[in-house]
Amino acid sequence: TRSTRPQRLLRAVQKKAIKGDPQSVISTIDYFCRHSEWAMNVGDEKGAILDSVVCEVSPSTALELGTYCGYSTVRIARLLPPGTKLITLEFNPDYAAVARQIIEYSGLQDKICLVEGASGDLIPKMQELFGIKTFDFVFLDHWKDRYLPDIKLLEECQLLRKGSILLADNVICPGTPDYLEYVRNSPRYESKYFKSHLEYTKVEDGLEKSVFLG
Ligand SMILES: Cc1cc(-c2n[nH]c(CCNC(=O)c3cc(-c4ccc(F)cc4)cc(O)c3O)n2)ccn1
Ligand SMILES: [Mg+2]
Repeated sequence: TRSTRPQRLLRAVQKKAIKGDPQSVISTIDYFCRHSEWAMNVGDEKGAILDSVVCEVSPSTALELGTYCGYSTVRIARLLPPGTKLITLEFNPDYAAVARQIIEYSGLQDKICLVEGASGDLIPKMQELFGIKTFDFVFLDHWKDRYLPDIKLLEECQLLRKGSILLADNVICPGTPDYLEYVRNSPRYESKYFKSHLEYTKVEDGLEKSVFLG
């Protein structure tokens, strides 16, 4: 049967990128998605904003919701200080299988723990599975209708601490209106919008950065 888009993206990485070089994996994916086939990676423009927030936070514990092919996973992990772990959750086993291979190709597998399952089921298990007390940084890039329930779950499970940073992709396109309304109006968050574009297009999109105030 015909290959899937993630499989074609993986093939491009295996063909064009330098093994063990995260930047070449990132550049290969961006080139493929701009010139061959669009895919829902955070992309180079929003990726640069993601990089600057990760560098600013320099997290000891980080969580990514929505791995997809592992593009943002590699972007984040390449900037993490030694000894820190990025936990990334992926629901779709086919996406997860491709992401594991892209992460391995980049050479960053020791900094990354990819867990398959739904965010709503896995978040309450973070303490028991990983001994995580709180997350310094959370990147939300999964189902857009799960952003709000999942940060409420993070709050309930006491996985956020005063100063935890949440960065959410796609708050304009596809859009997460209920999440935006919540973080922009809740006294427990200080929020800021970074205007950008939907990956590889001219369509408006952006990232919302929210600090949990405790
Ligand atoms: C643990 C867990 C994980 C998941 C999960 N894992 N992987 C995903 C993918 C989610 N991402 C998107 O749907 C998405 C869509 C667009 C888009 C599409 C089509 C358009 F026309 C315009 C924009 C753009 C993006 O940047 C996106 O990120 N969900 C789900 C549940 N639980
Ligand atoms: Mg996204």
